[in-house]
Amino acid sequence: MSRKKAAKGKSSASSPCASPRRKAGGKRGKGGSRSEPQANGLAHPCRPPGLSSSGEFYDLAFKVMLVGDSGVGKTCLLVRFKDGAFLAGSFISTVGIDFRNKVLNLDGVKIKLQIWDTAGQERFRSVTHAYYRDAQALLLLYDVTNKKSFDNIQAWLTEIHEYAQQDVVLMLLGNKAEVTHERVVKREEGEKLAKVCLSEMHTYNKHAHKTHADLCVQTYTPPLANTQETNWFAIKLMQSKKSGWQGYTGVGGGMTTISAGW
Ligand SMILES: Nc1nc2c(ncn2[C@@H]2O[C@H](COP(=O)(O)OP(=O)(O)OP(=O)(O)O)[C@@H](O)[C@H]2O)c(=O)[nH]1
Repeated sequence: MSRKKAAKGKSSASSPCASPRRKAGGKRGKGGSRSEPQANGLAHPCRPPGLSSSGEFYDLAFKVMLVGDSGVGKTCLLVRFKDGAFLAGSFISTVGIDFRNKVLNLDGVKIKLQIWDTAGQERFRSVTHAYYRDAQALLLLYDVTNKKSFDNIQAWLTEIHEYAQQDVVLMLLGNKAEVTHERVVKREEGEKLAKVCLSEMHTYNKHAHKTHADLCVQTYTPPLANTQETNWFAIKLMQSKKSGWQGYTGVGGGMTTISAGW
């Protein structure tokens, strides 16, 4: 599969602004410039309306990053979010970083989510560090069939504390939950960890009321309608940025979400 190859290699520059992919995804500026929405504007929810790469106008824009160990399913999640398709089968590890845009319509408000897919492999860590600072939300993934990916969440949290914005919205996702016969991380363990994440983010975050960590148990049961869950995520972002986190528990579009509470 060619899904992760060329673009990632190219966009492995140490600065997010140096990525040629940003030109393709950039909306207003010339590629690579600091003034591009990806570098600055997306990190600001009050940014004036803009035009997405597909020519769609949007009112608000958010930058989201997918992080977690190699193989937990970050790219699959992104592809499914963007195209509604699940990439089963062969696994090609991401090289560097890549992004995709999607504009959602929420009660008449057009929200552009720019989702960055990072390489989980250790050797690309220095590349991805540079991207944390502009992200408004982080989706931290582990694989419920891989205990190590779960154990490593703590190390990811340390990294997040070091490089992300203090008021970043954090979400913990236990992925591959449909592979029940291979599950080694119990749902309860995930919930417990989500609470740890939350309390750690509270310690770290001076705007603790805006911080959120919760557990999403992902079930890839094709065909997937992903409208609900993506809308749900955008609502979370809006809530957290506008008025502090409201908390949410629900099920939608193949994803079960459990708010950790605070
Ligand atoms: N059963 C199942 N397999 C999945 C799921 N998500 C991803 N996979 C498989 O897991 C493997 C790794 O998925 P990727 O999305 O490439 O993993 P990644 O986290 O992007 O990995 P890196 O690019 O190395 O960081 C692939 O073979 C996928 O088909 C899922 O929800 N269920």
